[in-house]
Amino acid sequence: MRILEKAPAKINLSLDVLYKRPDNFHEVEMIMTTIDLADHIELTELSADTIKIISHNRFVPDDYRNLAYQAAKLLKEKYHIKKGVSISISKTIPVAAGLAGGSSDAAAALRGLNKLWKLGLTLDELADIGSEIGSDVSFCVYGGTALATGRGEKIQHISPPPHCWVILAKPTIGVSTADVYQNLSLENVKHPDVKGMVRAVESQNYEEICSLLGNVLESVTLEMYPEVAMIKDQMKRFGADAVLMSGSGPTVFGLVQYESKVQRVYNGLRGFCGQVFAVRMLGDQHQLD
Ligand SMILES: C[C@](O)(CO)[C@H](O)COP(=O)(O)OP(=O)(O)OC[C@H]1O[C@@H](n2ccc(N)nc2=O)[C@H](O)[C@@H]1O
Ligand SMILES: Nc1ncnc2c1ncn2[C@@H]1O[C@H](COP(=O)(O)OP(=O)(O)OP(=O)(O)O)[C@@H](O)[C@H]1O
Repeated sequence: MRILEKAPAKINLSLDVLYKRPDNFHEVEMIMTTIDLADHIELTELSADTIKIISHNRFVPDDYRNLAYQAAKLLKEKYHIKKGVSISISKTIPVAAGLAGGSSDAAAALRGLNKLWKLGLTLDELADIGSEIGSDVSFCVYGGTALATGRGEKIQHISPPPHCWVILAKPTIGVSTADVYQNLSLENVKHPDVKGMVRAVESQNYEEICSLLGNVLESVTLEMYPEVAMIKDQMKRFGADAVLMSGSGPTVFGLVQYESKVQRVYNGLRGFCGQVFAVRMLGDQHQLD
């Protein structure tokens, strides 16, 4: 039996950090939404009791360090599965980019293995298991658009944002999420209006979404990697309606409402930047298939 799963990337429309917790994680409040840029996962049953990862991307580990491997291991242990699985990852999402690529692969593995091994788990149960792998995995189990709190694993679904284009530009650097959180100083940070953003998304108010984009981790990454600020400037100069860094970065995304402007922004970034994509916002939970 063979199962295919789509693993879409996310962007953070709003990301606030409230405080550092005793467990060394940070309490966050953020709005995440899926975009039409995805990895594809293929699961095949193996008779031997092993987990095999196949990936042709040199930045993606093919052993226990892979988050999809960790998803399979966790399910095997919890549900005493004696069968093995081969997980083939066809990678499109840039690695260590702030787009939750590894987390989405893990979430897709959880959804797919639930089918392959006929576990009958609900998405809520899979999201709960996913939170043991990483803070972004729970959201990725559902996809769609959500307000995420706690360390990112508490998910409240909200309606999808209005249709628009997302231009993504990732410089040729990878950023460690742990380093960015570690270098964040919560004194003098400008907190984004997360609740205002929930209202703007729910009321489909594109202009308000553009004006409320905000991410407290942005200034940390900008300080570490000045090229990220340069990409933001370029994106604005070429006509994106609003621009922000996603997650811990370094990927910068620009929102563009009208298709007629997409090519101009995209072309403006090409040649300037390692990887550039023009995709649509997905935002709807039922678009994972
Ligand atoms: C930046 C975001 O991607 C925004 O969506 C997430 O907050 C990070 O999610 P993630 O990559 O799944 O993060 P994890 O793998 O759980 O944690 C990586 C490291 O980031 C830091 N971390 C992460 C999440 C959080 N709420 N507080 C933290 O301080 C911790 O040092 C942790 O060791
Ligand atoms: N399936 C995977 N795909 C990509 N990277 C993976 C995967 N599994 C483990 N990794 C490791 O995780 C690190 C972070 O990669 P990832 O692409 O998930 O980062 P990210 O997009 O910044 O995540 P987030 O936005 O959740 O913080 C990589 O450097 C890589 O070594």
